Amino acid sequence: MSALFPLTVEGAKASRRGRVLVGPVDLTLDAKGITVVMGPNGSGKTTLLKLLHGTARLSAGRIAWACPPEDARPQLAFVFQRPVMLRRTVVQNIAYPLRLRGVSRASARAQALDWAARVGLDAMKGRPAWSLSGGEQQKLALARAFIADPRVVFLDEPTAALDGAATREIEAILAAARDEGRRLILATHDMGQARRLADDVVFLHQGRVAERAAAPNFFEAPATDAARAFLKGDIVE
Ligand SMILES: Nc1ncnc2c1ncn2[C@@H]1O[C@H](COP(=O)(O)OP(=O)(O)OP(=O)(O)O)[C@@H](O)[C@H]1O
Repeated sequence: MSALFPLTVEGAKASRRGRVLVGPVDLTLDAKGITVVMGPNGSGKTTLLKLLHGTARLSAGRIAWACPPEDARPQLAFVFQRPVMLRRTVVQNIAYPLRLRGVSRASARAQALDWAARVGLDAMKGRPAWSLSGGEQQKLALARAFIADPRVVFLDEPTAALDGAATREIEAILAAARDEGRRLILATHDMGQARRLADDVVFLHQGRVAERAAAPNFFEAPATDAARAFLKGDIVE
């Protein structure tokens, strides 16, 4: 497997119909840990994640892994805020990425059952995925992202529809993934979650990186007025 990191972002910009949504952004991401992307609604978190993942069109600048993009792509996974469910059962949905990669039906199913249990969907494994609640669909999406053993996982508000107990379970899975060497890049509104999980923070404001810091520095001594206000819970536009 080729080395993915560092990920280098230089002058990256996403514009749509003449309006800049994100950028220009300069950023370097190293191989380890959980980067939490924070910022007010509309500050560009989702767009930045999609740019890094390669699913949003870059209007200017450059985003480069240490290896060719075709080597990087199979090692990346994305957990969307509103996951798309296939018209199949929970287990078949979770197994799907393995089936795409040519894993046998029996082996894919066994691994999917294991992941269903890990995310707390054991009791629902045979149900049609569309019949799950929003929170349950988020758990399914997480299992479906992790099952293919990705090196890097982008997560957009992965626990937004979950209650406290489920959030705790999912955060434990994310922390374990980090501890086994996976690289996570996570957008969240949940300040508690950011404090619990972040190794470093990218704070976006109006489409630009207003601050990038190790988590303790960001939370204890934010350098910008916007970040200070955001952390205090003030309204930041
Ligand atoms: N495809 C698109 N076309 C036009 N505008 C878009 C598109 N996608 C996003 N935007 C706009 O870009 C800005 C950034 O959106 P983005 O979803 O990245 O922000 P966010 O920080 O993730 O917001 P939230 O916290 O509300 O999820 C917003 O003003 C949004 O309306």
